[in-house]
Amino acid sequence: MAQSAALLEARQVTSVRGERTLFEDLNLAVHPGHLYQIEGPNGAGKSSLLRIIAGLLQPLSGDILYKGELRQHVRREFLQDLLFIGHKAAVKPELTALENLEFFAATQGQPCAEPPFELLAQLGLVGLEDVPAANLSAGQQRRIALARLWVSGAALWILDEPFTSLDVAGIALLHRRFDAHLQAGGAIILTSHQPLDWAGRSLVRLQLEYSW
Ligand SMILES: Nc1ncnc2c1ncn2[C@@H]1O[C@H](COP(=O)(O)OP(=O)(O)OP(=O)(O)O)[C@@H](O)[C@H]1O
Repeated sequence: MAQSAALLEARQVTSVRGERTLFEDLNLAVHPGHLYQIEGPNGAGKSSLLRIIAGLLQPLSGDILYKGELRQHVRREFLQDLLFIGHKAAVKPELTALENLEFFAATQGQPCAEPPFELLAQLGLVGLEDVPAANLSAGQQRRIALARLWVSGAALWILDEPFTSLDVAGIALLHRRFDAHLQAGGAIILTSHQPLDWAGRSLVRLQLEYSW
C-alpha cells in the first residue's frame, strides 16, 4: 500500500548543546495518522528534538520540512497547524480552569468546539471550575493544560511527557483523544518514559541514545 506524503520531515538534523553532541544526522518522517514516541534516557535529547521540530531551538545543522517545504518558508501555516505542549503544566496559575480554557480558545481565534463546561466534566474537573489553577494538584493542572487537545484544530501535536502526573483514568482519556486525532488524519510526536499501551495502532518508536 502506498505510504501517504509526510506531513513533516527532519533531515540530517544534528544538535549540540554545551560540549555534547546529542544526535547527529537524525532523519524522521512524520505521516498523518501516526504517533511517534521519542524514547531514551534522561538527558538523551528528547525534549531538544521536540523543540527543534517545533522551531523553538536551532539545530547545529539539518532541515525541518513541513508539507515538503522548508519550515521557515511556510512558517505561518506551520504555526497554525502546530500544537506544542511542553513538559511544564503550561497553565495560567491565576486563572481558573474555565478561564484557562477560554483564554486558550481565544488565542486560537476560535470558540471551543464543545462547551467549556462539558469539556471540564470530561476532564474530571467539575466542582473545581472556580478554583485558581495555582491551587489545584499537579495532575489537575496537567488536565487543564491537556484540555488544549480538545480545543485546538491543529493537525500536528508535539507533546513533551504528556502523561506526567496523570492518574490511570487521565491516561486512558488521553489515549482516547489521541486515537480520535489520529483517525481524523492528525499526527502526534511525543516523549514518554512509560511504554505506551498502543497495540495494533500506528505507533512508531524512535530511540535516542545518551552519548558523550
Ligand atoms: N537550556 C539549555 N542550555 C544548555 N544545555 C541544555 C539546555 N537544556 C538542556 N540542555 C542539555 O541538553 C541535554 C539534553 O536535554 P533534553 O532536555 O533534551 O533531554 P531529555 O532526553 O528530554 O531528558 P529528560 O528525559 O531528562 O527529560 C542535557 O544534557 C541538558 O543538560
